Amino acid sequence: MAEMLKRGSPAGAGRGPGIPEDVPVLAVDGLVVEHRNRTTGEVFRAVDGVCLRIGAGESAAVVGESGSGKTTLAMAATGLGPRSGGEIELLGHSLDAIGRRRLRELRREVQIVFQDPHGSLDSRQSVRSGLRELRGLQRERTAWIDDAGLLERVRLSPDLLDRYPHQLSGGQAQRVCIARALLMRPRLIVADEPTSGLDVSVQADVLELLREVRESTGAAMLMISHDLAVVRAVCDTAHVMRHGRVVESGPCETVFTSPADDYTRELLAAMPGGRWRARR
Ligand SMILES: Nc1ncnc2c1ncn2[C@@H]1O[C@H](COP(=O)(O)OP(=O)(O)OP(=O)(O)O)[C@@H](O)[C@H]1O
Repeated sequence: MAEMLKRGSPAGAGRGPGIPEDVPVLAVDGLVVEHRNRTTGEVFRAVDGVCLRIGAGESAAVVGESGSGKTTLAMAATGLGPRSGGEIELLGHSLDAIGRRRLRELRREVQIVFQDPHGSLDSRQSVRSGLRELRGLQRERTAWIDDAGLLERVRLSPDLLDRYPHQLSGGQAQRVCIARALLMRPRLIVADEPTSGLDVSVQADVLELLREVRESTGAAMLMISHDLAVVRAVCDTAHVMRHGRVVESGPCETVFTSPADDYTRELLAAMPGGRWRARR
């Protein structure tokens, strides 16, 4: 499968021209996102001074319980969500120092795979017409592969091209979402709980696909998950988030086997079956 993915690799994916190897795909410094309650005027910090670096080809996870700020962080860090403070560099470009046009171009380097694949797809469009629309927005960028080849890359039959989202299973729909992301040749794939809406039986396949897509294209990945098993299967590094702050960061092996923070230990202990017992 990895070979199949490598064939017809998206030219220009990975580092791309003019971007040195040592420039992080994403560098976030002191990121703050605040929400103001319109009724009380109270300010709530969903993200509170987070620093994060994702290198070329790296697969990083943000883990933490529901409401800890993972999605808010990912959206703000990639320039797709609001930011109240801090600095962000995407592929070496400060988001504060570039114009709107460059910002639009840079945003195309980031593709997001969401938790609910059916919610991400337009119910009125067949797979083929959805792809046609994407291609219309970015002709040159998407010309590297045809629709049938693209579907093959995510292990779907081209027969599905004329189906509508409601005619796809959850796993198939998520593969279509991954195909749509892949088509845009991103340098960074943000995967927000990409398997938690899927049947257990297809979760592993979708994760494996994401891993293969990442490896074959050289794209970096920012995975958001509350499921440490998922993170450990796919990611190199983990950032543990609690109440808007990153309380621990490091290689997955270290974070999951020798956690330095009490909260990480709690997360590990709460895992079903206590699969990874933390060393104390
Ligand atoms: N637009 C908003 N206005 C006010 N509060 C918000 C807004 N968006 C998010 N929040 C709050 O910010 C906090 C972080 O939310 P976020 O969705 O980033 O957490 P999460 O870790 O991704 O959670 P989950 O795993 O449940 O998606 C939550 O308390 C949420 O209620």
